Amino acid sequence: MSRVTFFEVEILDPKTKGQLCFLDKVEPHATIGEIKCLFHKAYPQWYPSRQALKLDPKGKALKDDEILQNLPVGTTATLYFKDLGPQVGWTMVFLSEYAGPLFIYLLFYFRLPYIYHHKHAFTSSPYPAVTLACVCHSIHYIKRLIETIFVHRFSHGTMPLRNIVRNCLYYWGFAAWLAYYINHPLYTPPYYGNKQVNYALAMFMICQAGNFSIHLALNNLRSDGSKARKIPYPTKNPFTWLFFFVSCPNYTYEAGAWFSFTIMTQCVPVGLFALISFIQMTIWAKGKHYTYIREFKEYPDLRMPIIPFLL
Ligand SMILES: CCCCCCCCCCCCCCC/C=C/C(=O)SCCNC(=O)CCNC(=O)[C@H](O)C(C)(C)COP(=O)(O)OP(=O)(O)OC[C@H]1O[C@@H](n2cnc3c(N)ncnc32)[C@H](O)[C@@H]1OP(=O)(O)O
Ligand SMILES: NC(=O)C1=CN([C@@H]2O[C@H](COP(=O)(O)OP(=O)(O)OC[C@H]3O[C@@H](n4cnc5c(N)ncnc54)[C@H](OP(=O)(O)O)[C@@H]3O)[C@@H](O)[C@H]2O)C=CC1
Repeated sequence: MSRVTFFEVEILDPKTKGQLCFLDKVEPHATIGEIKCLFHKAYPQWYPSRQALKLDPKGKALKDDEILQNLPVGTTATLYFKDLGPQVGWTMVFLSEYAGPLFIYLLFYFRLPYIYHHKHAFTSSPYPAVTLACVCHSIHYIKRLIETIFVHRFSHGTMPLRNIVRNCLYYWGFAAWLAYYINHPLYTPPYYGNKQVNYALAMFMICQAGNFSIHLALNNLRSDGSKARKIPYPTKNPFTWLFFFVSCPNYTYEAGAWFSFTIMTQCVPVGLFALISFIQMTIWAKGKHYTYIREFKEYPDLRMPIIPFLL
């Protein structure tokens, strides 16, 4: 009869190297996720999604599905703990991020009392650009809500609470600021009139369709149920052909949508929002692009992070 060799796991504080917890008789095929649950029993304040366990204090966090006996450790494994801080579920994050701007914008569109002069309460703008802007803004956030619920397959279960605060301040604040100006009774419509609005509307819709197509393509990468990151490739859908040239075409389309919205409304706060979003997405796209290059030797050479041949 074969004898199972149990493992011992000691969990240390990376700064003091002091022992936080000692687990004996851990099954060799226990996963990191299961070890986190055992650690949680000793420290109820550190629920599993709040914990990162590492083999090296400065190394990468181990994934929840990694198996103890497959790690480069002896029968006594030393793991280092990092508290990731309070966590919130991704769906919760995205829903609050996107439902906020949707409703805030409508308050300004319908000119609720106390926003503008009382004589304008519940009046509407005579300019089609204002109505179209409201439709486009709503379509964008309804689409993001639908994608959050039905399309995205996130690899992390949670996200740091501080990010939700940052993202909500960003989205809600900008939604109020740009809605205030676009729906203002003194708003002046775009310089080139309907022609400018219609071209911008067409560009906006193309970018929304493109962004949605990329999200579907990313979703299909995980149709096998895995949480791994794979190389995304163009599919039969022409909107995904941007993958020939960039690593994050969803960001390219997103930036395109906000620049189109700027042209449609010809409004300075919208342009500022588009610019800051573009800078933020460029930073993230560069990070993702270099991670792809590092992780995949066969990664296509032609791709740039966000703007074909340029950036
Ligand atoms: C006039 C008005 C002007 C106003 C100006 C305002 C300017 C404001 C600029 C700010 C702009 C902000 C714009 C936000 C807009 C957002 C829009 C969106 O909709 S984006 C969609 C939402 N997405 C996000 O917010 C991204 C959130 N994701 C993350 O932050 C990361 O994925 C992650 C931290 C959750 C995980 O990072 P990842 O790189 O995947 O993991 P690593 O393993 O490489 O870890 C890196 C580092 O992070 C630590 N980490 C990992 N997971 C967590 C976690 N759950 N909680 C806390 N920390 C985590 C990990 O330990 C690593 O740290 P290390 O020290 O190396 O151990
Ligand atoms: N206006 C603005 O300022 C911003 C708007 N956005 C909008 O939000 C959308 C989502 O943003 P963000 O979450 O940063 O987008 P990501 O491209 O990081 O992720 C989108 C989804 O695809 C998954 N995914 C990404 N790459 C891969 C891969 N190689 N293999 C498998 N799955 C993958 C992600 O999973 P995982 O959980 O592993 O990451 C996630 O579920 C953007 O496309 C954009 O429309 C985003 C940023 C800023």
